[in-house]
Amino acid sequence: MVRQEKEKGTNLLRWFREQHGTLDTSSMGIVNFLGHGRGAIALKDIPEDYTIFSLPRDLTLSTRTSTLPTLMDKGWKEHGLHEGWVGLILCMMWEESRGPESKWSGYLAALPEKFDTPMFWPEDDLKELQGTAVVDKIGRADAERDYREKLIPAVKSRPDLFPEDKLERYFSLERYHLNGSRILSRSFHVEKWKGDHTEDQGADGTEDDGGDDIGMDVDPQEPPADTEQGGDAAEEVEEVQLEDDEESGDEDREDPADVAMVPMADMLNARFESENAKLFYEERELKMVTTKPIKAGEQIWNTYGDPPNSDLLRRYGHVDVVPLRPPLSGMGNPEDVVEVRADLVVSAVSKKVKHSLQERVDWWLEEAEDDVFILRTDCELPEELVSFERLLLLSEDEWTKTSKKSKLPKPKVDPDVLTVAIDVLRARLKEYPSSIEEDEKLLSAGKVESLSLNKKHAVIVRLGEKRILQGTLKQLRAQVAASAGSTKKRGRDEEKSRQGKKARK
Ligand SMILES: C[S@@+](CC[C@H](N)C(=O)[O-])C[C@H]1O[C@@H](n2cnc3c(N)ncnc32)[C@H](O)[C@@H]1O
Repeated sequence: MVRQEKEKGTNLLRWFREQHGTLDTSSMGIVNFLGHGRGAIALKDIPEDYTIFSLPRDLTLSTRTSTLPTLMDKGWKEHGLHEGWVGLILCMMWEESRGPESKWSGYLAALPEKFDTPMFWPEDDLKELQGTAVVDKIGRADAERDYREKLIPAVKSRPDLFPEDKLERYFSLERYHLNGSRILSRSFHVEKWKGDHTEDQGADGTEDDGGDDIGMDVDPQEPPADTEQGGDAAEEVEEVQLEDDEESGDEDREDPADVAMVPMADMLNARFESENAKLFYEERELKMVTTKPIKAGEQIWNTYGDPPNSDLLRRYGHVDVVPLRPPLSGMGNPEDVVEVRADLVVSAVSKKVKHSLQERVDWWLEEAEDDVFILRTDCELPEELVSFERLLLLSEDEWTKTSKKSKLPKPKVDPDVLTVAIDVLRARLKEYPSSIEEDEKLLSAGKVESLSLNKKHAVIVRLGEKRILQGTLKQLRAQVAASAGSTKKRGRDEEKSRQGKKARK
């Protein structure tokens, strides 16, 4: 197995050079890192701002560079292949089916054939993720609908491009999911060079729309004026990634033609805040450039935008476990989040008030558009959640005034807000199948070794989320105690002053 992987790596390097990629083999090697699969290693000290490898833009594999969309002509759009990821998946399947005739044969042969992502988990393992932000986002059903309704009819319509004897091997549902996962875990966002207006407009001659924003981002080295720039780009990608669902691509955020497989760049692993290299684009080529000095023997890390473990697991099949920052302690992912649905808040408030909440909820959805609140490892109550609670708690008179103003209530915390928030978070904790203590036990030395990789990942994801809930609850209870303390003190002060006044009389 290890020898096979090594061979794959050597073949990839050879192919890369044959296709006019340049790689400084005295600086970077590809090796297996325990638990990370293959990755890039510095073979000598590398200074900052050093180009480790570069590749021509046409070596990236996308619906812009594959000839399939042009060959399919009008059929490309007629079958809806210009929207979402299905077009790129089909290009990858088709290129693979062409064997050595495909320009990317050496690259495709080096891609993984197996994934540890929940998309491929058995039902029993998926149950372990109950309550986490993973479950509803796997998107298997949507992906399979695209396969049945777009890809299969497209393939059947062109036996000249997709011969019958290749269908089972290269165009099966299994290969479809595999290629979808390759895109999910390895693709980059590569925009057209905006300065060059002579480039193709894509198969149909128009700008495409639709598709998920995915993958790692590429920074323009010398950004044209109208191109979004910078080291923050990965963060932007991450935000929209929270809602994507694999392969279906119906969230219409980025031009699907910008989604590209980038040979060699996708050999780099990533770990929380460890980035020391990043991909930049220029007019004709993409370059992997160091962003820090790297010592010989160290891993060369890209960034995947430091997503929470729920997203890391769903997209890449691994999790980050590093020291947490106060108020949390122990190990986990500092970028973890917990999603709290608005209906939990509605249900908690409805136990405390008599007025109807439906009109307020509808108004909120119209004005704020947020029906999920995000808690982070700082364990602060999100302002939107506070504002939503206050809206639901308003008296009828206050609500009448607020509804006319089209202005959300100020996120001011008061004792009622605190008690509702506590009820909400306690209800949220109950959505997981196990307690914090049980999970900690499962991950303890002596026990963790007997967990399967899937189960271990599931426990790490759900425990990370539960710790945020627990930490936030702790802060809320401290605030309740402090406000009760200050109310008592105020009461005592008022009593004293009353008695003082009486004595003076
Ligand atoms: C862009 S590829 C990197 C190359 C990949 N390791 C390979 O062998 O081809 C992303 C995949 O690498 C693995 N990976 C990346 N960073 C990792 C990490 N910090 N821990 C474990 N696996 C990691 C995951 O399997 C992920 O889906």
